Amino acid sequence: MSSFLEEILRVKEQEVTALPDRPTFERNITLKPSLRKRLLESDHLQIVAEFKRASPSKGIIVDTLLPVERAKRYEDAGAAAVSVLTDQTFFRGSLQDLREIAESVQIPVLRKDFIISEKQLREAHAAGADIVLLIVAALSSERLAELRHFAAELGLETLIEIHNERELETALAVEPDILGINNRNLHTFEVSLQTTEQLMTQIPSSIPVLSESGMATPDDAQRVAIAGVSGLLIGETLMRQGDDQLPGVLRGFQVKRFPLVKGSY
Ligand SMILES: O=P(O)(O)OC[C@@H](O)[C@@H](O)c1c[nH]c2ccccc12
Repeated sequence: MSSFLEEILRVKEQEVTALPDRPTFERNITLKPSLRKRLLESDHLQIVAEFKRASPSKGIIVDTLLPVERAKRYEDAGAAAVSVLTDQTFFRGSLQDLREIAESVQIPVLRKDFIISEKQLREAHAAGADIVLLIVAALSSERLAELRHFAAELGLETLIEIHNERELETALAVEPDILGINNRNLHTFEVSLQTTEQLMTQIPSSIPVLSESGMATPDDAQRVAIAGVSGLLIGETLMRQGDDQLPGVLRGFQVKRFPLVKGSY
């Protein structure tokens, strides 16, 4: 039986074949501040807040929010970056969402998709992304290295996503700007914060790490903060908050980092 990830990648291959070699539009915004730098320097967990209407594991999460409005609220509430799901088939996102958001906020924007081709990186750059996700489980180590280097040539930071020790080794070999530990297994959709706790023991402290998926309460943040991460990538929990609750909820996740970075006492 094929996994969810394999199914998504099959569809993605077809979509990418249909893409033009070069995007038909041009980047019209300047580069935003570096998320990597913010993660390295901060003494509290930094939040990457995701715009996510739906997912294959949850179905529709919310389909009434407007991307620009919500992204501005994330920014006002203190998010360090906005992650925008651009996959249409499985997540009901679009590159247009990303373009509009990138034009409206000052914080960096992450293109969240299943990137397998240079075409998608050129497109991400043209649409205004500052950071791109590369998923180790979706790529051979050769393709990962090629895409990582092409992203750097375009001036894009890379968030390299892993889920186990074997993937961690592959990721470290390409010197990620930021490592993402996905607590969700993309083959089965099971979520466990233990994934972050276990992998953090193997990661050099010089690399900024985001713990991704399944963050529901400040206790979850505290747990992965103790494991040593620099930030969190949160989708569903933030998407489900009303405008009034959002700032308080987001603040609740910004717990102190461990070990406390120098000068934060
Ligand atoms: O909604 P959550 O459980 O907070 O998860 C957000 C984010 O981590 C998740 O959307 C994600 C992590 N890695 C991915 C790769 C592809 C698509 C989606 C993802």
